[in-house]
Amino acid sequence: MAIQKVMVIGAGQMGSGIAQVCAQAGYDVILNDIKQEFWDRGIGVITKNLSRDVEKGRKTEAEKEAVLNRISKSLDLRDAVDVDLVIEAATENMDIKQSIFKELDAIAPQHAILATNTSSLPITEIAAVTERPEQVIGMHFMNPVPVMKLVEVIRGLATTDEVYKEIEQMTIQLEKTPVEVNDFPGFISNRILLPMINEAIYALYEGVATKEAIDDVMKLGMNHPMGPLTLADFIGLDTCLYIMEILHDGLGDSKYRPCPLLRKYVAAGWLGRKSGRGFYVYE
Ligand SMILES: CC(=O)CC(=O)SCCNC(=O)CCNC(=O)[C@H](O)C(C)(C)COP(=O)(O)OP(=O)(O)OC[C@H]1O[C@@H](n2cnc3c(N)ncnc32)[C@H](O)[C@@H]1OP(=O)(O)O
Ligand SMILES: NC(=O)C1=CN([C@@H]2O[C@H](COP(=O)(O)OP(=O)(O)OC[C@H]3O[C@@H](n4cnc5c(N)ncnc54)[C@H](OP(=O)(O)O)[C@@H]3O)[C@@H](O)[C@H]2O)C=CC1
Repeated sequence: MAIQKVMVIGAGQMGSGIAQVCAQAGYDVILNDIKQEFWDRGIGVITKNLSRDVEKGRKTEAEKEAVLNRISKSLDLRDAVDVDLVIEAATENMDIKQSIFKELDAIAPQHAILATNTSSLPITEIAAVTERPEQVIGMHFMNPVPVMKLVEVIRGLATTDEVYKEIEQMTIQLEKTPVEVNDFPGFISNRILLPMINEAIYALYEGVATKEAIDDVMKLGMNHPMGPLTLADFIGLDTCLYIMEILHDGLGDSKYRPCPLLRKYVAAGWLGRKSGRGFYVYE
């Protein structure tokens, strides 16, 4: 069955971007979060992105309105009752994700595919709490979603070929490039990216250089668009820590131990751009 109606769970930086690209591609989108204020923040970001597209002449005002009109509000998972696909983008925590998937499994129609945008958690373990593990899959978008072309597509142990193909096809509809990756902690993107970021934090912690110098080396020396500490702030330091913990626990190698400085910043509530302060301070 063709996908028409999509629920996106979590109106944070990833969920709002995913809702935007789905609505732009013509899907009917229900954007869900637990609180009205988070939903308002998410739709605010989408509106800002679309307004920038209008200013730059990439969209007309009417196209912007049409995209916004395809996104409806939900503060209750029971709204998943008639969707074809759910893309979950809530906080990176196994207990939260498993409880969402368990609930969704009881609500969503039998044919519905349940996808997760997890950046590192095993898809098979999330799928195991449902009665439909063959219809659970990883659909890992990159941040900022409207700009980045990659979607890692990850099958759980039981995911069928049919479900994989449906998600691969939809990713192309969203004007993104699907890349198939096996179900191991951190997949490919974060297995490689996060240890680099963690090492940059160690370099700062050990006083090898200032934060600006570390970022300059990687920007000017390796042509990275953002230095690793700026990128960590952009991803969210809480999400970076969750990913390092999942790599450490899941792969059991001490090379993935999170830097104590990262733990300290998260404990202080310095989560990066989204909280106004991380390695850098934001307005
Ligand atoms: C943690 C995980 O699980 C996986 C991940 O996602 S890891 C993170 C992966 N992402 C990255 O590595 C991003 C690295 N950074 C970059 O690629 C770039 O710095 C960037 C695209 C974010 C910004 O690019 P820039 O050239 O420095 O800035 P800027 O000129 O403002 O933006 C470039 C374009 O992106 C758009 N853009 C920037 N930020 C955006 C956002 N948050 N949302 C939507 N569009 C955005 C801008 O509108 C601009 O578009 P046009 O050129 O068409 O007008
Ligand atoms: N940041 C990044 O660069 C990337 C992140 N990801 C993944 O995407 C997911 C979301 O990350 P990101 O958008 O950055 O995080 P954010 O913290 O920006 O957003 C998460 C949102 O989900 C909400 N939420 C938490 N629990 C629930 C729930 N039970 N039901 C509905 N909504 C809930 C949060 O509310 P509250 O604020 O109250 O907690 C918040 O609004 C994570 O799995 C992350 O690993 C994937 C690719 C890149």
